[in-house]
Amino acid sequence: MNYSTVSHSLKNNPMVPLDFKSLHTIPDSHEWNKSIVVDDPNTIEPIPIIDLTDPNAVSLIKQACEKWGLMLIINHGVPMNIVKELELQTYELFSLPSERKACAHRSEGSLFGYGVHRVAPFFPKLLWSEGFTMLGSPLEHAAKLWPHQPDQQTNFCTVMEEYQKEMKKLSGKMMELMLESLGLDSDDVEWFKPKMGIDRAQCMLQLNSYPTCPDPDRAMGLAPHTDSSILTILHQSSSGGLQIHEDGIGWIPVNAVPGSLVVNVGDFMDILSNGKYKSLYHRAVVNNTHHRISVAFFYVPPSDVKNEPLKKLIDDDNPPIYSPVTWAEYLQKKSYLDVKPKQGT
Ligand SMILES: O=C(O)CCC(=O)C(=O)O
Ligand SMILES: [Fe+2]
Repeated sequence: MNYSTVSHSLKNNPMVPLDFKSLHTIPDSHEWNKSIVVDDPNTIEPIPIIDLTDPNAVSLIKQACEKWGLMLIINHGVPMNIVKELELQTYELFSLPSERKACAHRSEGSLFGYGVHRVAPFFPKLLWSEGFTMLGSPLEHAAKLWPHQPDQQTNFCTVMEEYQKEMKKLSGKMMELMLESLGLDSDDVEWFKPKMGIDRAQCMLQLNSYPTCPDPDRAMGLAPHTDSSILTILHQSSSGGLQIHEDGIGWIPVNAVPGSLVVNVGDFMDILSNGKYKSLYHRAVVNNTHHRISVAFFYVPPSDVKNEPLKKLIDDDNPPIYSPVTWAEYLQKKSYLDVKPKQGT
């Protein structure tokens, strides 16, 4: 399919992001009446920043997972030059003309390539954002994005692969630390034996773009959701925009702290921990001065393995609150409008 056929066939398809640059007002399709952020975020306890080299890291992680479902980590071992390159390449992709990005649109039934965020189809209004999802090398899509720039294809793929390698290492480490914080270790998870070089987790990288918005209060960057991962590692550009929900308080902004990465609890850590660590309900908002980007790395269980509360966390006083479920089954059942995983599902 050539450039013009692609752009014609995808026009007016709600699964294809709008050309946001050309919009000076919010179309009705994208207008949200969203609940606002807490009045004075300074009155709220600060979100923990955990130094992974701190000898008390495990107990700090436990507190953060129990109270917030989220933490910022520093001294995580990911070289900052790779993060910088990741940002540059992400902007490079999303700055392409809409018609060019549409050439790398996800094919029917596929999770990978360019398009709206995976949660978008579950909401009645559209989002002020666009995304690109990959697993391993994004070469096939890079060739469609930059057909006449082989060097740019190579640069994009090299940076994305390098970052995924770093994230896979860091996720394995976070998984070990979180298990330890629950009084467990890798022997308790059948597919996770890092000391023997076995980590069968699936890993997905999601680039998110939130173009500058003419009326940010009436638009939504990314609708409230929980992640269908065990844990997620997020890098957000300096303008911030991530918000988390605390029952009884409301939406709290998570500011970008240079050099840190955000780690949040996903639905499958909630299941494995038998609800001790709740998955984080979060959203992203937009602004009228900066084109914001974020990059989320989802650490997901192997799709064919049944996940259930880990045996050592179960006794007469703590019966399992979740039934065994594979990732694939869970995705079929999950509804983002009612996001918390349910007992018996
Ligand atoms: O952009 C953000 O801050 C959040 C991204 C996110 O939650 C996701 O991709 O699942
Ligand atoms: Fe998310």
